[in-house]
Amino acid sequence: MQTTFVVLGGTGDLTGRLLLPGLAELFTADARARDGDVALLAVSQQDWSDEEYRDWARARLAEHAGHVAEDVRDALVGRLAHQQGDVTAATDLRKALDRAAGRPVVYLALPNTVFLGTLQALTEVDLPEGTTIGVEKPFGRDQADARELNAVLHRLVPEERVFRTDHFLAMQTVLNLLGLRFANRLFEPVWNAGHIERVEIVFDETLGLEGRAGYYDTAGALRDMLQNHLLQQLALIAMEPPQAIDGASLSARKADVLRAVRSPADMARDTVRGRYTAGTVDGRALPDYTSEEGVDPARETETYAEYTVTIDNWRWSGVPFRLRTGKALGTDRQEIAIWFKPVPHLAFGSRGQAEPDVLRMRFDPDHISLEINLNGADDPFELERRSLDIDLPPTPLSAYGLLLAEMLGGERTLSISDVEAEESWRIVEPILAAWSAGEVPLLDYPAGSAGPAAG
Ligand SMILES: NC(=O)C1=CN([C@@H]2O[C@H](COP(=O)(O)OP(=O)(O)OC[C@H]3O[C@@H](n4cnc5c(N)ncnc54)[C@H](OP(=O)(O)O)[C@@H]3O)[C@@H](O)[C@H]2O)C=CC1
Ligand SMILES: O=C1O[C@H](COP(=O)(O)O)[C@@H](O)[C@H](O)[C@H]1O
Repeated sequence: MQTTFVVLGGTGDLTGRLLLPGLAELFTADARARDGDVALLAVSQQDWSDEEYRDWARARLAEHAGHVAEDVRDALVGRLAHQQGDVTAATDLRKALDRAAGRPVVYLALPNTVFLGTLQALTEVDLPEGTTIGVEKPFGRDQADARELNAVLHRLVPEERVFRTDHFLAMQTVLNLLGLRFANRLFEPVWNAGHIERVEIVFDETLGLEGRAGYYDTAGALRDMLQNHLLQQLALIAMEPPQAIDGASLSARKADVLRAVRSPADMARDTVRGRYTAGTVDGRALPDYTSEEGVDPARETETYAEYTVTIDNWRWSGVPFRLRTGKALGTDRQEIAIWFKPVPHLAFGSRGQAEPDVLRMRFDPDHISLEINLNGADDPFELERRSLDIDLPPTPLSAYGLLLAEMLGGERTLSISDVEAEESWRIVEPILAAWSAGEVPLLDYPAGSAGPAAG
C-alpha cells in the first residue's frame, strides 16, 4: 500500500540531516519502498516549487547520506514534493493532505512550540482512514502542555496510530540494553540494588549551539535531552522484564519506572545547571553562549544539566542514577555506566586491590565493555584489571531510518506512550520551577572543559 510521509517542517535541520538520510537508507533496504510505495511531501513556509525542494534535498543527501548509493538517493529525490503553507492553518494542511497519495504519515518535524497549534488545526481537517501521526521531541513544554497535546492527538487518531519519537530508543547501544538484559541469564540476577552500586547515564557533547538558538534557547539542556533521551534510557535500564519486545509491553514497563522516580528532595544537592563561557573545543574557538546569535541572556538558558535520580521501588532502593548532559564540553563522553558493588570478601588480601566491575555501553562508535578483575600475568596471585570488549557492528539503518521503518510498518515498539510522555514532565517540572526561581545557581564552565563543578 502506498504511504506518503507528510513532513511538517520538511525544510528544517532535522529533515535535511536525519530524516532524508534515514529514508534513503530505507530505500536501500526495502525495494518496495524505493520502487514506488513510499513518497515524501515536505511542508514549510518557504515559497519553493517541488523542483527547488528537490535541489535542496539533493544537496542535503549528498552532505549527510554519502554512504547511500547515488542511484538510490536519486530515486528518493524523485519521490519528493514541497507544499508551502502555515502548519497551524487548517486550509494549508488540507491542501497538503489532498496532495498525499495513499496512507499519510503526518510527521511533526517542527519546533515543540508549534505542536499544539498544528494538532488543533488538524482537527479541522478530515484525516484519511489509517493516518499515523508522528511527533518529535520534546513532547511539549511541560506536563500541562503534554496533557493537552495528548488530548488533541486522541481526538485525531487512536493512541495506536500516534508515534512519539525519541531517536535514542532506536540507537544500537540503547537497543542492546534489551538484548543484553533479557536474552542472557548472566545479567538479570544481579541487575538490582543488591549488586549494583550506582548508574551513570552521560551524554556530553563537544558540539555547541550550532546555530540552533531559535529552538535551543527556549528549551535548554533539561528539556532538550534529559527530559526525554536520558529518562528513556533510565527507564530501559531500570524496568522489570517485559512480557514481549513490543510497544505495549515496553511502554507499560517503562511507565512503571517513570512513576517510581522521586522528584529531587534537595534541589541544590541533586541537580546541577550550567552554561558555557568562551573557550576552545578540539581546537575550535567557541564564543560565550550568551554571545551566540539569537540567544537572549535574560532567559538564563542552561547548556548543562545534571540530576541524580532516586527510584522508589524494591529493585532500585538506594541506588543513585546520575543523569548528565551538556554542550561544548571537552570530550564526547557518551555512555551508560553500571558500577557493581565490591565482592563481599576479597580473598586476595593485600595482593591486589579489586576495583568494582563496570559495565559500559558507549555511543558512536557503539561499544560494550565489561571491566573486571583477573589474575595477573606476571604474578598469578596479584589482581589485574582487564576489559571484555565488543564493538557493535554498523547497522544498515540509522536511528531515524529504523524509526521511519517502524512508522511505515505501523509498528510502535520504539514509540513513547502518552503516559510516559506525561510522567517524564512530572519528573522534571519541579526542577524547572526551582531553577527558574534561582534555587540552584547557574554555574559557568569554559567551553572545552569538563563541565561545571557542583557547588
Ligand atoms: N535538528 C536536530 O538535530 C534534531 C531535532 N529534533 C527535533 O526536531 C524538531 C525540528 O527541529 P529542527 O529541524 O532542528 O528545527 P528547524 O528550526 O531547523 O526547522 C523547523 C522547521 O519547521 C518549519 N516551521 C516552523 N513553523 C512553521 C509553520 N508555522 N508553518 C510551516 N512550517 C513551519 C520550518 O519551516 P520555515 O522555516 O519555512 O518556517 C522548518 O522547516 C524539533 O522538535 C527538535 O526538537 C530532534 C532530534 C534532533
Ligand atoms: O535530540 C537531540 O539529540 C542530539 C544528540 O543526538 P545525536 O543523534 O545528534 O548524537 C543533540 O545534539 C540535540 O541537541 C538534541 O536536540
